[in-house]
Amino acid sequence: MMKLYGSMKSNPAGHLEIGGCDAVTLAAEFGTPLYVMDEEQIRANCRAYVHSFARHYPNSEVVYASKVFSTVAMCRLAEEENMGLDVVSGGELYTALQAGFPADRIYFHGNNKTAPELLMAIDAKVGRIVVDNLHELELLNELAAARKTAVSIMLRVSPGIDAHTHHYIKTGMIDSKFGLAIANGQALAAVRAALARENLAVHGFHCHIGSQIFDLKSYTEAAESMMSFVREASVQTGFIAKELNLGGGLGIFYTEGDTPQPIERFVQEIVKAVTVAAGRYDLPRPKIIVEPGRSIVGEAGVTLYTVGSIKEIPGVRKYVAVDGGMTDNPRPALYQAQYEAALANKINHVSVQTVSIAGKCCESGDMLIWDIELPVVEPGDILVVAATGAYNYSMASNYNRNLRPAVVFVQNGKADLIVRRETYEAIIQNDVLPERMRKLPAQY
Ligand SMILES: Cc1ncc(COP(=O)(O)O)c(C=O)c1O
Ligand SMILES: N[C@@H](CCCC[NH3+])C(=O)O
Repeated sequence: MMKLYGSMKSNPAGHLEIGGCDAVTLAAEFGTPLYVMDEEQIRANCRAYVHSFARHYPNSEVVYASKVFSTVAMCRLAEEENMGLDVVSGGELYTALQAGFPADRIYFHGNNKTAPELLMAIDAKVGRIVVDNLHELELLNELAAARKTAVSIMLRVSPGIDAHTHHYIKTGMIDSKFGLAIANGQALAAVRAALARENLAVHGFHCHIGSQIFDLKSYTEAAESMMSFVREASVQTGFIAKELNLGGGLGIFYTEGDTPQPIERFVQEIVKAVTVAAGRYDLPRPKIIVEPGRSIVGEAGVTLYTVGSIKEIPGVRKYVAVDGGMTDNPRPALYQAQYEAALANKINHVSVQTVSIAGKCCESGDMLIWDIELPVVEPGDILVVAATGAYNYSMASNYNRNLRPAVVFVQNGKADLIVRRETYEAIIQNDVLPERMRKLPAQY
């Protein structure tokens, strides 16, 4: 049985309803595959973070990690919910600026920001550039000097925490492409370097230990490790960090066995850890910043597909193919991620069989779900995959020249298109046919 999240329920027609909208009607109106996002649920998650911090630790900022799902409408929503915004590329920064997101609430991350991206951020006057390594530190200082300005930075530090999650989405260990390790002295060297550079103003430290984390102890350990580093830096250099960014990573429910922790508990846990450590080291309590992504939008999104071919291999397996796949959701192929699904047009029917959901790409590995219990499935049924709001649209590709799906926000029985379905014209719009290959009318 697929878990029904937020506003999801079965309606009198026996269809799945989300945000007051009939999922089968949405599929007919906007086509499939279709990403459907429950706007009220997204806002409720934003408010859970913002309000918990307001209660427990007002000197704080909740920053939405836009890599998870970046569109103009989503940036606007984050702004309306009084959040900051984390961007990791020129493209995400451009999206935020086009959405009118206040630049001073933008944090710019990344382990290899290019010079043009850094210049774009300097010129836009983003609030903080989170410097990841010594190369970037020097490059940024030069670029800021060329622009005759000083930029506000944080240093990304690797606290050496091994969060219990998939290897590919761990980020806080020493052996990581991200950040400056505390353990080998690189982090401290970066503090000294930053303090010595004229065009950099350092405000504090950042860490991010990984994603899809259920064990809040990992955060306690990270907060302790970071506060101990704040102390070390203050003793060694006299610099006292005023800002501590503990990243994102709170896990969500995808399938049975996932045990997400309430946002309020996450907030209480890190507030306690930072407060205790500040007392122990006799340091002022820094501003706490967190950067949730998945836990803001993940459970609020579903993907609707239309069932096409059904292939039964007697005694082996039944493949049910849908009109999307790894192009709109690469997570099963990349991380063996698991999802729950149901038939949106038969939401109350009982399950009678075990099937596997295949995508339409030319890859045997293009499987969305292995071995799921479903009712009788027929071509034309609308399959709904739950909890696809995070890292689906943002990681979608054009492999096989498939079109990236449309995205709708639903609320109060209304659906607003926030991303149009890609078009074949858009897919070839950047293709160039060299003169010597032209036979056809020169339309490229
Ligand atoms: C620096 C940074 N901040 C925030 C996030 C958001 O993480 P999550 O979506 O798990 O909350 C990530 C991604 O893992 C990240 O790399
Ligand atoms: N894309 C990953 C998470 C990456 C985390 C980025 N720092 C996922 O879907 O789980």
